[in-house]
Amino acid sequence: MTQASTALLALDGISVSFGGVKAITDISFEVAAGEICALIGPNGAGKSSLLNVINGVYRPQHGTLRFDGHAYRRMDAHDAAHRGIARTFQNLALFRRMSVFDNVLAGRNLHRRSTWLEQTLHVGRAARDEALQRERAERVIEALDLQPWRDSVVGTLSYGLQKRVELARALAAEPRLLLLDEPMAGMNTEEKHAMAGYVLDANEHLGVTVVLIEHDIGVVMGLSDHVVVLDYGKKIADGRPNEVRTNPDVLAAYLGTRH
Ligand SMILES: Nc1ncnc2c1ncn2[C@@H]1O[C@H](COP(=O)(O)OP(=O)(O)OP(=O)(O)O)[C@@H](O)[C@H]1O
Repeated sequence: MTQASTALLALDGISVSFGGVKAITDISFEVAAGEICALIGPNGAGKSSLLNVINGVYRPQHGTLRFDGHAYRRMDAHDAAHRGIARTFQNLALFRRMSVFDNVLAGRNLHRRSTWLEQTLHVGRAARDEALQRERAERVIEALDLQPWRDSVVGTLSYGLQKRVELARALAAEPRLLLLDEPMAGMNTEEKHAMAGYVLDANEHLGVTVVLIEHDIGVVMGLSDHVVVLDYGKKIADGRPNEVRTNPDVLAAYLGTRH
């Protein structure tokens, strides 16, 4: 278990329900700064709901969340972005009619120093600021090998490439914590391998802490430092990949013999 002093993120007794449906029940775990933590579990286990709690989309009825030393009863979605939490979505949330470059540039919006009025009138700090943001966006595009598609309209790209653009947009925000909801879903083996490489690069070279949801256990075991397993909204295991892999509760949940 991660030491509290090094935890970037800590969830303590988080519960979320929708009407009578309990999506998450009393979940606690910590994510150390600099680690890659995988959230795994069968469909409907509560994984996406948990990401939605971390970035403030869902309000937990119980529990607290600690991020970067500050405790929250609930995270505000706007604050989450400003505090350095970026997110990608299971079903892609890109601007489909815009170019790859403009999508990645949108990830820089939080870092703009000029006001909306200065940007509209192209006065004051706007020109300098725009040049800086564009340069940063270009760097992310290069880092994720997206130059061949820089000017392509996102909606025309393959699903795998769109997933990579979404990762690029999230990284353009320079997050401290990156939440990835099934970043490799729908990809072939080669694409998954490439995506895992980009996530590892961001983690190793940019120091980004990652929490990701992934169904491919091979990918999870190869990529993560820490695995949290959910089943029916409850945490059933939490540890290093090798510990979790042999946990009888985890095997039972995946083989469907627990319920
Ligand atoms: N906004 C919502 N309104 C009502 N019920 C919800 C909502 N979000 C999630 N749920 C319910 O909470 C439970 C957990 O769903 P969640 O999407 O978090 O699971 P998951 O582990 O991410 O599943 P999957 O792997 O299929 O994406 C499910 O029963 C789901 O129907």
